[in-house]
Amino acid sequence: MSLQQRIMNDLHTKSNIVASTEIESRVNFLKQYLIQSKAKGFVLGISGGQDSTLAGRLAQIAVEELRESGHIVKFVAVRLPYGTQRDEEDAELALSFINPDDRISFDVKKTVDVFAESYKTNASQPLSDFNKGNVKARVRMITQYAIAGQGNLLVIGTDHAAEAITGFFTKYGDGGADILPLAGLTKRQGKMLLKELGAPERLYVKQPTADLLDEKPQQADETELGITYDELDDYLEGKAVSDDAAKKIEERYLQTEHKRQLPASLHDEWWQ
Ligand SMILES: Nc1ncnc2c1ncn2[C@@H]1O[C@H](COP(=O)(O)OP(=O)(O)OC[C@H]2O[C@@H]([n+]3cccc(C(=O)O)c3)[C@H](O)[C@@H]2O)[C@@H](O)[C@H]1O
Ligand SMILES: Nc1ncnc2c1ncn2[C@@H]1O[C@H](COP(=O)(O)OP(=O)(O)OP(=O)(O)O)[C@@H](O)[C@H]1O
Ligand SMILES: [Mg+2]
Repeated sequence: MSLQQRIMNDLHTKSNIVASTEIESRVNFLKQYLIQSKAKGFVLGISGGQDSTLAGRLAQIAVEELRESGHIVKFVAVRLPYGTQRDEEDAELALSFINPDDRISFDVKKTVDVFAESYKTNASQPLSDFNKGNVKARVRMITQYAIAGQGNLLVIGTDHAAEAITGFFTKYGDGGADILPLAGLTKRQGKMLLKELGAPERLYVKQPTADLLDEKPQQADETELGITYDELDDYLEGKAVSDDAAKKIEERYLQTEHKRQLPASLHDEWWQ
């Protein structure tokens, strides 16, 4: 089996999807898992980007359907800007589209900045802009788990195949979650689902950004990765990509296996 085929199997990608069928199966998954868990709903950070818009809307649909059959459940959308976010208008647009039961807003700046200052003092060196970015992602995770703990909710993660393949998420930051409704989707398949759901086009044609750096706000994921989402999606959908792109993708996949596994122990074989 080729490495491309193995990766497609591991990440459960499909070459072709029907958007309405994918929406139904992912909403059903959220509903069934929530009932089984006995939790009271979901919480998710809404950034104004494509992935949280999609996962948030699916969560809201799921809880509305469960309420129709008598369950007392809700979806809490949480804004987690670091100070003033450049695409705040998109975050507001995403919230209008999702129409969540509850909204909370937390500015993570104070917490992150106090931590960065404390790091500088205690470790006698400044935290790099890159590592501070990962602290932002982890403070967002802490906030979502605090809300989940208070309300007996589950934390939704927005990881999908085009991020999982390169490990392009912060370990135990945005990678720390309870349930992944977008697993297996490529970035363009996520756009298809948003279109089918009637989302404002602006929210899925915009440049994907982790937006974690002070020094490079709104930096495009594709710039940091040196790989385009079209290349990642083509690879994940079983299409041919250039040798150069395949090499970069496969190297990153193999290097980031630790992000797709539980912490390594001597009983595991995946790392050997
Ligand atoms: N082989 C190995 N086995 C077990 N653990 C290993 C390991 N190699 C590193 N590690 C651990 O992993 C750590 C590095 O991983 P991590 O802390 O995640 O850091 P890292 O992967 O270096 O950085 C996170 C990346 O994800 C991107 N990101 C983050 C958040 C959101 C998005 C987005 O798409 O929006 C993107 C971000 O731009 C950056 O490129 C190391 O410090 C080490 O602790
Ligand atoms: N400013 C923010 N406010 C709230 N949540 C955020 C913020 N930034 C990141 N997150 C959370 O972290 C997740 C990972 O970020 P990521 O950039 O991969 O997704 P996105 O912003 O939803 O979509 P895109 O990849 O298209 O930018 C988001 O889906 C969201 O849940
Ligand atoms: Mg983003």
